[in-house]
Amino acid sequence: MASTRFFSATLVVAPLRFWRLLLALIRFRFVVCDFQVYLYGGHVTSWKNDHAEELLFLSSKDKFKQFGSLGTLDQHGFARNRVWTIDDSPPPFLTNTLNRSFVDLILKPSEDDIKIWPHSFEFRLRVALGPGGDLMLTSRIRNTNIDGKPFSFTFAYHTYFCVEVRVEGLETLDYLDNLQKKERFTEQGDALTFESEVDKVYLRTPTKIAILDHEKKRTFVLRKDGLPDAVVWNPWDKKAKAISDFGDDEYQHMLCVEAAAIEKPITLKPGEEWKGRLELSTVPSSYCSGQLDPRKVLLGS
Ligand SMILES: O=P(O)(O)OC[C@H]1O[C@@H](O)[C@H](O)[C@@H](O)[C@@H]1O
Repeated sequence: MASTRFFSATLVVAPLRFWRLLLALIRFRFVVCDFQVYLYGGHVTSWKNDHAEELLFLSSKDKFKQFGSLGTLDQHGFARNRVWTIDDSPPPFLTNTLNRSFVDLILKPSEDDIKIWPHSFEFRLRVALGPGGDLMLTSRIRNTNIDGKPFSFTFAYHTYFCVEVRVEGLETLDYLDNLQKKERFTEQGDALTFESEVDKVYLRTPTKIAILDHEKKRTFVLRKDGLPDAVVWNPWDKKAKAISDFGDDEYQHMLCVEAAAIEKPITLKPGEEWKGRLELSTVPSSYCSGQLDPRKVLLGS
């Protein structure tokens, strides 16, 4: 069976004029940090710290639409373009849910969905806020086919961060360059900095990746589980202008880093479930000889 870019439970750009498209909005507050989730696409459209600063990038032009397609499926699958529902009784999580605010969403295929992807599934997404303001995303995908057939998929959390950046933790790794026919290269240098369009799938990445924001002296720390790869994407100036739902200059203030499972698609037999977890937190960046010091981020707990 061909693998698909089917599931893309996401943190994606969302419109400011959301009220028109909004089918439901859930807002959670925990201490003074909060997040927002839309039932449309299961999108997390806001994550704020205890200073009420927005940590996710949100394009002012986004229309909740995609700009590409792959075969009969949307470029990143259809899950992001469907209305999810609240899951009132999700199967238990092994992780401790004390001291957390969370919401559980579920997506099941409609008859029309089955026409374009002939499989039955349950896709559960828990979005949780930890006591320290960390944002945790847990996806669980179960094959509920009754015809005995397995299915395969690739997966990515499309997390857009509000940053002026440098990325630590991916240097020296192999990656597939989407801008060069998915050819495989090895990253050089001691960190990633950006001066042009980038669209790379880093392979077998560490469970922890740091995104350093020079401007705000803040570091995002991504911790992931079940998601071996990491996509790094910035459209830069020319592509930004060509994307209808992206502001011309917004590429300067964002970076999309996606915890993903792409190189090796996940295959589930009927009854089997896959889990992919992403935890986002921020820490103050530290300086060492004028450089942001990745060791304090990556080697810290
Ligand atoms: O805006 P989206 O749909 O989240 O996609 C952004 C980028 O996501 C990456 O995964 C792709 O490799 C890029 O090609 C793509 O442009």
